[in-house]
Amino acid sequence: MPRQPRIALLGTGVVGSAFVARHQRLAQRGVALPAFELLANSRGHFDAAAAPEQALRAACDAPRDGEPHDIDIARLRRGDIVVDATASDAVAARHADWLAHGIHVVTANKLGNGADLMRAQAIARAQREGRAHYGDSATVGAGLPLLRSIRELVAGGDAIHAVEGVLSGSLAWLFDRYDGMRPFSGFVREARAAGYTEPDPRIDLSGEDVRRKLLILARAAGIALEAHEIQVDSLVPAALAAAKENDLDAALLTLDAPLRERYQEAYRDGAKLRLVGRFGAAGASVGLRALPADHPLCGGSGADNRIAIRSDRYAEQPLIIQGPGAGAEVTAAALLDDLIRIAVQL
Ligand SMILES: NC(=O)C1=CN([C@@H]2O[C@H](COP(=O)(O)OP(=O)(O)OC[C@H]3O[C@@H](n4cnc5c(N)ncnc54)[C@H](OP(=O)(O)O)[C@@H]3O)[C@@H](O)[C@H]2O)C=CC1
Ligand SMILES: N[C@@H](CC=O)C(=O)O
Repeated sequence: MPRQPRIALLGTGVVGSAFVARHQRLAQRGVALPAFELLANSRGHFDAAAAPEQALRAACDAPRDGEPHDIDIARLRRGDIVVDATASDAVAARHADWLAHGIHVVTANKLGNGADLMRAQAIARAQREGRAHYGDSATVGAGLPLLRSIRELVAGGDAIHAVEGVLSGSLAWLFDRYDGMRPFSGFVREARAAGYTEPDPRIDLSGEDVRRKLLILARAAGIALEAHEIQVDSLVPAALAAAKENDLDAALLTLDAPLRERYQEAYRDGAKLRLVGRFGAAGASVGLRALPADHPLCGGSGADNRIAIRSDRYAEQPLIIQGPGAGAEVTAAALLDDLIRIAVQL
């Protein structure tokens, strides 16, 4: 009889905790799911086979004592599943190795397919070598059917001409809320507390998060885009970029004056601010744009992403995908969707 796969969850923060909670809810409803073997965070490893929620509490309460703990998943075997809910480059650097050893990887961490092209290519090769699956639905649009649609269009013979849209849930939320009166920095704190931003919100504000998402989408479309080919206009002033983690909160204040100015200028023209990412024949870019209020990319609210895909069949009228593009619940659901898809194929 084939052995049941087991889960190693890396990352017990906003997304990792929501993953455990949803796993437990689905299991109680009788959904067939692989069981947990272990949880890990930067502080250590925690046995989760008997009581995952207890293990999560122990992981979240563990003391911080210096350097991040080394990930050790030697207990896992071929057919098991690593769930990466970290934002760690060191963890993403190991995806290909795990896949090559037949361990499936499900990830919310964009630094697998959204970093160096060579790393993304190694991940693709390792899936074939190890006959292992890579679930990355959560990395773009927090699981919106975006990557899936692009892959299905390509599999159906379409070339992807262009992708353009609002791909940052946190920046969508910020510009939906910001009224030019209250300080922008206060809204950034709220977005962080709501779990929409990256662990370091500068990754969102600098456009880096959207750059990673464009790389993932372009590569899914068969375009070998490199990070340096995307022109990114950052919203982060130099003092904020240079701030140490302990000074980050105070340094957010440096956002207030420049963004008030951008807002007022747009307001005078009857326009709305949106952080727009795009790639296509005219190149690839990420930047803040002032768009007419009735522009298609101004639709949606809250943390909604709104993306237009142009391909052979959608050349005149693009395919539009819209919905919540950030948040612990939708992201955890996307991770579990991938995990269930993999488990039923085993
Ligand atoms: N929030 C959202 O809406 C979405 C998030 N994502 C992605 O999900 C990922 C997680 O985000 P989020 O949960 O908000 O982040 P958090 O900061 O809340 O959690 C990150 C977790 O990763 C752990 N970690 C960091 N480094 C390591 C390491 N080397 N080894 C093991 N664990 C490590 C941290 O450990 P410790 O607890 O010890 O600090 C922490 O538990 C990110 O990659 C993000 O881009 C994707 C889509 C949407
Ligand atoms: N920080 C990200 C979360 C999802 O990827 C965002 O704001 O979109």
